Order: sequence, then structure tokens, then C-alpha cells
Amino acid sequence: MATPVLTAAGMRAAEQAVIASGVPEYELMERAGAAAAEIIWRAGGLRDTLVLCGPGNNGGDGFVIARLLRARGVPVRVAALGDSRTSSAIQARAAWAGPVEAFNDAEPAAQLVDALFGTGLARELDDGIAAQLHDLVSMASHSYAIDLPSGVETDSGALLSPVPHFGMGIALGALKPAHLLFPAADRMTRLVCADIGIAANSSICRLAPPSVYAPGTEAHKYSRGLVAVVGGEMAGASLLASHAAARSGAGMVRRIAADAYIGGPDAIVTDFAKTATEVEHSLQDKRLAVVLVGPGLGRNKDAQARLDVVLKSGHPLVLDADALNILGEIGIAHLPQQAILTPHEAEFTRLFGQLPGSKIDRALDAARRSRCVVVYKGAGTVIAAPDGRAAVASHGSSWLSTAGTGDVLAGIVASRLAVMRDGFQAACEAVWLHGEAARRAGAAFIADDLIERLPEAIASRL
Ligand SMILES: NC(=O)C1=CN([C@@H]2O[C@H](COP(=O)(O)OP(=O)(O)OC[C@H]3O[C@@H](n4cnc5c(N)ncnc54)[C@H](O)[C@@H]3O)[C@@H](O)[C@H]2O)[C@@H](O)CC1
Ligand SMILES: [K+]
Repeated sequence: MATPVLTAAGMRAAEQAVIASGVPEYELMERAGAAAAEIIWRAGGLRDTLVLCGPGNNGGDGFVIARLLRARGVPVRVAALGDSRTSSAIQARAAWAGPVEAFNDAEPAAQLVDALFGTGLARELDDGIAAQLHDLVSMASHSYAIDLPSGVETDSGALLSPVPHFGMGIALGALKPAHLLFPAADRMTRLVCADIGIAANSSICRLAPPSVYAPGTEAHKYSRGLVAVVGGEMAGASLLASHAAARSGAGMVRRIAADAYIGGPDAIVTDFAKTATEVEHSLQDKRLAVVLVGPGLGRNKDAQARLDVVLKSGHPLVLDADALNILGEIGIAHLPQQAILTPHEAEFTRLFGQLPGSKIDRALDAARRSRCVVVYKGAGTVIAAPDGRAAVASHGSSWLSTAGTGDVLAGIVASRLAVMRDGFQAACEAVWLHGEAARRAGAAFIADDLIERLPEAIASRL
């Protein structure tokens, strides 16, 4: 099941709905503290523990955690950053029977619990607070960020001040964008989400592993989807994309190109098309399920003419790389509806300019403007649909930062679209399979290795 992602405001609204149904706010704090204490107990056992409590409800959670860990026999100290300022936090502090040290004087412990700030962080931490938090976290063998690491901006994942690396992030009630978006996501080696009985409904989710279906017994190559990859100046990129498409479930892949490149899998047929008119002729095949253009296309006049016939072909499209660069020059008004666009950061900016908000906001805005599914690539890839759905892929392999992996992703997207016809779902499946193939390829792989891992990645989700 997809895990919902809530912004700070969305979380407050969900909390208010539960409170309106008759659950006191303090009860929610007790639930949050109990869930977090259970996770910490399981991971850290009887280690010496220091709980850092801030002035708001995040600090209140900290007092509950301290009390419950101590009740289990864990040696716990609490250090607070001033007085508690909310009624629930005051209540939680009163229920903690032990002493409260000053934050600035707190000595390190083997286990560190950061309950300084959560979704209510309004600005950067003072230098002294950030430095003390950093020292205490780095001296602990086990460290936990309650709800969020203190110092990260909930909705964007930006670091408002320097934030140390925590062993674990314990999200309360629902994931927030900062749990998945970089650089914040990188500050938690592990991430768990504690259920506190809040119904978290959201059109934004963490990218979930897909359920992939094997072809039916009646299937044949055309029913499984015929993908055309329109090539251009660089044969290698369109070959990589074609090969990736062929290994991702499509029934047949046809490369439409002007080069006479021989090599690559024999299963991929190359249609020799020297001119845009010849490309147009090849695209008249009614059996085509999807056309991919962009990898290796180039940006010269001939590339523009090829792109033009693809845009007018009437087929479902996947547009990547140079197709996006050309569109950045001629404008997105030329886009047909319901294509899938796969821009990396620079291509995204060329297409849509500097949009405001988080990476999720920008992807959703771009999807609405273009009326296309947008796969906004990079660390923390965001897939967004014009109807407001978004999925965020976190913790992809950083080894993907090598030549040709974008061409491979574009090929997988085209293939999954040919198989299932739903753009958003196809893009989500493709991003997941790409990430899984990378995980299986290990370290220092090249784009070609990734393709070889795709059948295993698909088999793992059958
Ligand atoms: N929303 C929910 O459903 C629940 C929220 N809970 C907890 O409540 C948290 C949110 O609580 P709050 O809204 O009280 O917010 P926080 O506890 O995150 O912080 C708010 C407090 O910090 C101060 N502050 C903000 N930025 C500061 C800075 N840079 N330096 C110094 N002070 C600063 C504010 O003036 C305010 O007093 C969540 O992260 C979670 O831990 C849980 O108790 C239970 C359920
Ligand atoms: K925190």
C-alpha cells in the first residue's frame, strides 16, 4: 500500500479532525510518545539515553518518550530548551518525574533522542543550538529524530541550519515531504513511520513497489505493446532506450533511426528512416502503442523536424532529453496532452522556468501546466500527474549518476506505458523498476548493466 505524505498544514488538519472527533490533543501526544518509545526500546534496549525537548509539542513527545523509557528501566536524562509553551507539552513535562537539565549544559549519552522541533520549526536554529545538537548526535551510537530532524523544513526538505545525520527518523502519524526529499532525507539512515491513529489521506504518496502482471495466455507481441523509439544524431542513446524498453515488458520495440548501427539485441528491429518524412511514414503504423523520442535526438534542424512529426503523430508519447530541450526553446504549448515528460533538473528549468515551492510543488505545477505526467528526476524523483497525484521516490542509488541511465529510464517508461496505458502508473512502475535494477546492479555499474537487471526487478514484483 502506498504511504501517504502530508505537509505540515495537512498534518495539522488531520490532527484537528481527530481532536474534533473527541480525542484530546494530549491523548495524541501520548500515542505518539508511546509509539516512538516502543521503536527506540526495540532498537536501543537499555542504553544510557538523553532526550532533548524543545518548547512545543515535539518537546512534549520527548517528555512522554523519556517517561515511558524510564518505566522500562532505561537510564534516561532529559535536557530542555527553555519552558514548555503548549498545554499538552506542559502536561507531558509535569508527568515526567525526573530532573530537567539545561540544553546547553547537557552531557552526551550513548543514545540520543531529538525532540527539539518538528513540524512547527519556523526558522533556522541558533548557531549554538545547532552546534550542541550536532555534537550530541555525533557522540551517540544510536540517534533518533522524533518526527523530523530538528533544523529541516517540513514541506521542502531544505536544511534551515546545519543538521546532523541521525540513525533513525521516526515519523509521527504520516510521512512529511522532508522524509523523502533531499537534502533532509539524507539525514536519516533509517526511516520508520509510527501509527498514531490519524487518518492520513493525501494525493501525495511515497513511491510503492508495483504489482506487475505477467502477459495473459492470449497475449501476442502487438497486444503486449509495440514501442517505437525515434533516434537521431547519437545511435547509442536510442539503442539504450530501445534495449531497456525491450527488457521491460513491451511485446516489441522498433527503433526508427537514420544510422546503420549494427549491434545490440537482435530482437530490436531498426526502421531505416533518413528524413522526417520517412519517420512520419513509419509512425503511421496503427499498431504502435507508444512513441519515445529524445535520447540521442540532437538539437539541429533535422532533430526539430523529427520531433515535430512525432508530436503530430497522435500516439501516446514519452519525451526525454533533447526532445525536452527543443520544447524548452519552442514552448510547451506545442505539447500534446497526456504525454509523459522525464526531465532532469536542467531540462525541467528549461521547460518550466524557476517555479516556486518544494520539488513536489514544482512537479505538480509542471504537470498541471503541461497537462502531462512529469517525472522530475534526480535524487528524490517526483512523479506528478495533472490531476494532482504525486509519488516521491526516495533513497534511489547514487550510482545512477552515470551516463545513459536516463535513456534507460525513458525506455522503461515507454515500455510500461505500452503495457498498461495509464501514464501516472506507468511512470511510477518505471521509476521503481529503474531504482530496483540499480540496487541489484550494486556499485559502479554502467547503464548497460542496469538493463540486464530489469527482468529480475520485474520478476520480484510478479
Ligand atoms: N500534528 C499531530 O498530529 C501531532 C503532532 N505532534 C507533535 O507536535 C509537533 C508539532 O508541534 P508544534 O506545532 O508545537 O511545533 P514544534 O514542537 O515543532 O515547535 C514549535 C515551537 O518551537 C518554536 N520555534 C520554532 N522554530 C524555532 C527556532 N528556530 N528556534 C527556537 N524556537 C523555535 C515555536 O515558537 C514553538 O514554540 C510534531 O512535529 C509532532 O512531534 C504529536 O504530539 C502528536 C500529534
Ligand atoms: K525533532
